[in-house]
Amino acid sequence: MEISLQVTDLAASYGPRTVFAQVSLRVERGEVLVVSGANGSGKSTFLRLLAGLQSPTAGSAHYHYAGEAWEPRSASHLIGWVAPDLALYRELSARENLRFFAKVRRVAIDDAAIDALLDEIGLGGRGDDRLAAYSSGMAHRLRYAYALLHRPPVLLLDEPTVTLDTRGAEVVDQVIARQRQHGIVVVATNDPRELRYADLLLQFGQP
Ligand SMILES: Nc1ncnc2c1ncn2[C@@H]1O[C@H](COP(=O)(O)OP(=O)(O)OP(=O)(O)O)[C@@H](O)[C@H]1O
Repeated sequence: MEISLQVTDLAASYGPRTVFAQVSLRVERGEVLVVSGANGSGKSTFLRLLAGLQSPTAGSAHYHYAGEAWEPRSASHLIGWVAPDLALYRELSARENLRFFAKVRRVAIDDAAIDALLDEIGLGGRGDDRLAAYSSGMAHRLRYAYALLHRPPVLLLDEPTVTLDTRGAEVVDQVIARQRQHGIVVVATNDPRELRYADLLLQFGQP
């Protein structure tokens, strides 16, 4: 299925402070856009606009999928979102967290598919442990399973490898490589090692 992202003259402000303005770009299926810049330069804000979690001050972003144009705020079925502040339920197991989020997303997923997802992110065999017993890196891996539940054509990754060890970073490499085969990825990062993912680079200036 075709998927692309068109951003036109996008701007974001908080009160009188403009974070960025006049950002225009296009991301096609199979491409990774990396958004780079200093702390406070607007990377997370840009990603939140693409996720439809907040509205731009000017300009627009649209996904084109299956012959239709979708604004981010009505495109949650197209988007998988990973960010360090994405809350998971500590009192539930990994499997229960995924079942809960699948229900919220109205995705039908059975135990075998959950096991496959947990294997994919290197948490095979740990699905019945409560999140309270997970390390921060393990919890961050689980955010990838959450993002991939509905196999979305768009993955938005804010600080993708924060708290992850070498093996966790390899899992992210694999997730991005697989996503390239059928969709698009946008990565927000200030880790120079993650520039290697970029087919396209959006560089924000000093805040
Ligand atoms: N909810 C908010 N209200 C007011 N200002 C905000 C809000 N969120 C972000 N900002 C401001 O917008 C600017 C960009 O913030 P943003 O979080 O997008 O930057 P970032 O590049 O992701 O930073 P970091 O690398 O630290 O994650 C900063 O000056 C920040 O203080």
